[in-house]
Formats: sequence, C-alpha cells, structure tokens
Amino acid sequence: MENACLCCTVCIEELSSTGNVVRKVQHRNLTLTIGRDEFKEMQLKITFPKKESKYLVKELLIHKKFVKDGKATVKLPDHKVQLMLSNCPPDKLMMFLKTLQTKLDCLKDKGFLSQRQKLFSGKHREFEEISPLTLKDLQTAHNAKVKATQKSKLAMPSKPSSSSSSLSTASIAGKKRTSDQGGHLSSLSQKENGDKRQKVSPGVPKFMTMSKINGISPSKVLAKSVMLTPEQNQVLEMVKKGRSIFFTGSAGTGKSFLLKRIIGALPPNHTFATASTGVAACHIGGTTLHSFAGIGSGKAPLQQCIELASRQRVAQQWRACKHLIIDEVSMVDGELFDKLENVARVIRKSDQPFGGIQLILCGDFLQLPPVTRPGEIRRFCFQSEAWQKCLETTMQLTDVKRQADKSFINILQYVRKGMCPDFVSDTLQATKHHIIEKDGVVATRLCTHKVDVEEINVSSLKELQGESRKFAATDSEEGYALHLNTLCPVPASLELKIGAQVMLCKNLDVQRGLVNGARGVVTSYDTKNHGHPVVKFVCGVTEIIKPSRWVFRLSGGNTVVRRQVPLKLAWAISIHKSQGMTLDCVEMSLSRVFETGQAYVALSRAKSLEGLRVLDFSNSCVRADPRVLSFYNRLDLRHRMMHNGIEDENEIFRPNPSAMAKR
Ligand SMILES: Nc1ncnc2c1ncn2[C@@H]1O[C@H](COP(=O)(O)OP(=O)(O)OP(=O)(O)O)[C@@H](O)[C@H]1O
Ligand SMILES: [Mg+2]
Repeated sequence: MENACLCCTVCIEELSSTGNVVRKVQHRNLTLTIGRDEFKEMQLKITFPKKESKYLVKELLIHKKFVKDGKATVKLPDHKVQLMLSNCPPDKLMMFLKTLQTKLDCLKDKGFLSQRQKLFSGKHREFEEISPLTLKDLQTAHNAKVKATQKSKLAMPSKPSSSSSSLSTASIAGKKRTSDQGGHLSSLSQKENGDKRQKVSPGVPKFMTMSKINGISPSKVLAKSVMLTPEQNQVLEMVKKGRSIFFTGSAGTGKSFLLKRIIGALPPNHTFATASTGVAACHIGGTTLHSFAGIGSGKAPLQQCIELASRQRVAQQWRACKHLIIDEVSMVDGELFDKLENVARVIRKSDQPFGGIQLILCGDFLQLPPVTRPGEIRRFCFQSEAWQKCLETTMQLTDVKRQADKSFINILQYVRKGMCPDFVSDTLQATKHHIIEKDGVVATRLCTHKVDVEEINVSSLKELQGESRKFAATDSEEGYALHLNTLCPVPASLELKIGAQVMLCKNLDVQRGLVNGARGVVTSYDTKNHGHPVVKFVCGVTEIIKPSRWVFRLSGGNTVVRRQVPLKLAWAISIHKSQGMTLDCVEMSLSRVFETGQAYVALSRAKSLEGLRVLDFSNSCVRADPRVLSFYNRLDLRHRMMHNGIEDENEIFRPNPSAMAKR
C-alpha cells in the first residue's frame, strides 16, 4: 500500500531518559513501513540495506511543521527513539504521517493487549503491511478524539493542576490498556503496568498533537486525495516513471494546479520548481528559471554562461537537481533553453540530454510568447535543438476547470487558435454592457501596457477620500527588496485606504473562496489587532487579512523570506502579470494588444462570461502565431493517430528511446 511505505533519508536518534540525544546515525534511502504484528498492533519497520528493525507503536509524537519541505520528526517515546525524516516527497510524507496517526488512533480506540495476554497467546511472529486508510478509519479516529476530548473535559479538575498528577489516575473502563487520545493527551505516555500517564519530553514543545494533525474532517481528507482529474493523474504517473515530459492544454486546464501536486510527489532536495516569470513561479511556490540557472539574463555567449554557472553555489544546485520543473514554458526563449541544456551537461559532467535531469515542462504556447527586444528574432522553446533531444513525452490536458460554462469555454477555444467567427465577436462585443460590480468591488482592469497599470492604481487610490495606511514588508535579508519585488506578488510597501480595490495574493482558505486572485474591497482596519486591513470579498466573506510569508530560494540555494499582508491594489494589472491567474470580475481594453496570444490570456482569466467586460472588442486583437498553430496541429495529428492504436490516448509522442536508455 503506497501510503504505508516511505523511502527517504532517516536520522535515527537515541534519547536518554531526560530526552537528550545520546547517539545519532543518518542513513540515506531507508524504507519505513507501517504494519501490524500478530496481535494486530502497530509496528513501524525500518528496512536497512542488510537488516531491519521493528518498533511496536503505542505512543507517537510528530513534529510536522516542515512537512511541506519534506521533513518531519517521529518520536517513539516508548523506545526512546526519534526519527528525523528528510528529503521525502512532501505529499507522500503527509499521507504517511496521516496513515500512521489515524491507524494508531483506531487501534487505541480498541485498546491494547497486556504483555501477559501476549505471552500466553502462543502466536507466531508476523508482520503484515497495514491496510489502506479508509473513510471508516478516519471516522473512527475522529470519533475517538471527540470522545476523548469530552472525557478529558469531564475529568478536568476545576482548578487546573500544574502537571500530570491530575491526569495520572484517569482510567478508561472496559479496556485493559488505553492510551487516551486526542488533544493534549497525545503528548502523554503510559507505563506498561497500568493506566498511569506521565508527560514525556516536556522539553519538546513543538510536537503536534494528534488532534491537530487529524483536525481536518474525514471527508475532506479523502476528497483532497482524489482531486486530480484522470488526465492529470496520467501526467503525474508519467512523471513518477521518470519521463521528461511537456504537458500542455488550454488556459485553466489545471496545469499549474497539477504542477503543485507533482512537486509534492518528488523529493525536495533534488527537485527545483521554476517558472519563466516571477508571478508564475510564485504561483507554484518556486523561483524563476533565471534565478535557478544562475546565468544572469542568459544573453551572454555560452562560454560565459558556463562560467557563471560554475560558481560554487550555483554549480552545487545544478548538480543536486534531478527533476527540473518549468511552468509557463511558452515564455522561455528557445536560445536560452539550448544554452541551459549545454550548461547542464557541462556542470553535471554528463553527456545525457540536459545532463540527465528529468524535465517537467508545462505551459500553453498559444498564450504569451517569450519577450523579445525590437528587431530580435523570436524562437520558441519547442523550436530549439534541446527540445527535440530532451523531451520524451508530450501530453495534453483537455478538461477546462477554470470556467464551468461550456459556451464560454467554446468561445475561448476559438480565440486561442486565433479564430474569431461572428458568434465569438458578437458575444464578446456584447460584454461591454455587463455590470459586473458587486458589493462595492469594481472590476479589475487588465491593461496591455505596464505604464497604464501604475497610473490607474495610483490615481484611483489618490481619488479615494480618507487617510492612507502603509504596510511595510519584513524581508529576512536586507538588500533583496528589489529582487523580491520582481518575484513576490506583494510590494515592499503597500498603501491602502478604506475603499481600496484589492486582490488576495495567497490561498488562505480555498473552501471559503479566499484564494489567490480573489477580489475584494478594504472596508476597515482591525484596530484591536495590529490594524490589519479588513477586506470584503466578492465571494461574500469578510476577513481580517494578516501578514503571510513567501519563501524564495535564491540562486546558490539560500532562501529569503518576505512577510507582508497578502494584498495588492487591483484596480488594474497588466495582461503579462495576469498570466496564470484566475479572476472573479475583470474588465479589459484590447485595442492596443501587441502580442500573439495576449487577448486570449486576458479573456481566459475570467471565471465566467458574466464576470467579464471587454470595452472595445474587435476581431483584430485575436492573434495566434502560425508556428505555434502548426506545432499544435502536428500534436493533434499525432494524437489522432495514436488514438486508433495506442492505449495511452493523451500521450502524443512516444519516448525518445536514446534519452530513455540513458536515464
Ligand atoms: N482537478 C481539479 N479539481 C478542481 N479544481 C481544479 C483542478 N485542476 C485545476 N483546478 C482549478 O482550476 C483553476 C485553473 O487551474 P490552473 O491555474 O492550474 O490552470 P492552468 O492550466 O495553469 O491555467 P493557465 O494556462 O491560465 O496558467 C484553478 O482555480 C484550479 O484550482
Ligand atoms: Mg498556469
């Protein structure tokens, strides 16, 4: 069972009775397996290259603050052992810990056998991998926690005493041994010979309680694990097989969404998530491709780029990389891609394509192209030599998730391909009469040019009556403000007034609609609590917006953190900056469109036709690059050919056999 096994780096720490580390040994690539013994009690098996160790698990403490970085600590107080796990695929680690916790909660609910009962049972030793987590398990664990919380509330003396003594005499009727569950009790251990509980490791304050880890309701937990569409799952499987892949699809088919899941499925120490632009990089929690590569703008001759990438910290990063993710690859210049491929081979001292790195590229070439200077010849990434050499598989996502309205999706498909039949232009022209303002939230204006954005936001803020408030970002390193301004969606200094139109730049609570791109208006400040802005969102939720953190990995591996209120002014944003976003209510002027794909990017940000207003639609803004169209036509042709004879209908290219053999 996939979630019962985890392969990662494990540092095994042996602890003294006071909780100090007395010995520690680090092992790479150990396998942890959750199983049951002959008494159906939980065992954690660690498989070393030449031996294995098994621990009976009755108590467990988990520190999972860094689970997103693929790290966690599992403490087994009964065995005085602490396992420091690192370099785990974050999603896998999360599910492993959830399985461990939930199954243990279920077992605790049933109670444990005594040593005596075990001795007299006469059973043979057994180890069986634990069964997959079911909704029933989650429900049982959840109920057990509720029950335990109620019991502990009832057992709680009116005057709380300072230690375990108030808890030590609590016993649970009908069970030989039950370690009470949930809440603070999960940080308590029991002695073998009774129901006495005492606090273990008072010196380890940051261990999570089980109730916190399992705090999500069972249905939500399972829903989260089945969220990918079948075609998204196919891509994920292909990535897991180690293929170098390009996956594409129209706007809103969930490419970036899937990338986040892919990142969660790969080992963090060897995975580098990048994108062609800062905004797109931030969207997937990564860095820019330029920042990763450490070759400046990449315009210098190849030899110079190699020298730049040979700097110790940059080279270390290139060597550590086994999986390179690039979002919005349509904006990566073909010449740059060829240079990167060359640099990768030289720095990694490998003749394999891209130095043996697995490439996971995603984007839509019918959206914005690479930025070029006037007079410069544009070369798309798919026209590069490296593309032909390195990419083994291309897959397409076809299920649009951003919009639900089929007729709007159909209109967008025409615009994407540079086509504008009458019904498309009639429908889009008619949107200029749409009234999309709601509850004081005005539509965000998408502008073709950056200068217009600045002007609209500054002048609109000025026009508002009332005092302005400034919110200053806190950066972990001084001197990075300018760099962070390009990477981070929030500015170093954010000026707001009551009535300011804002956009949320972070997913705060997806269930309640507080998602990246959600539009709202500042209604007041939370005077009781640091004066954080209070925002009323289009989705109907009013929320105090507290500062959030953004972590960026710089070239050379260092990280820098910006802490700022996750809002930005949203009277206007540029179409280039909007690439990758989903917007609630959006207005645009397309008369000065200057790029192929630009109108498509702007239009496809809207979640619905009702939430869209095009002020001046004309057919001339709908443009697609003929080279890109023929690239997609070739893909479609191969797709159709494969459809007849090949099982995997979304797979367009068969793998490049030479690249496969070498990896
Ligand atoms: N499997 C899914 N289930 C539910 N929602 C999804 C799924 N996949 C994507 N979405 C949602 O669809 C919207 C669009 O997804 P996303 O931004 O990843 O699309 P995209 O293909 O990257 O678009 P673009 O080309 O514009 O960057 C997001 O709100 C995302 O949360
Ligand atoms: Mg995207």
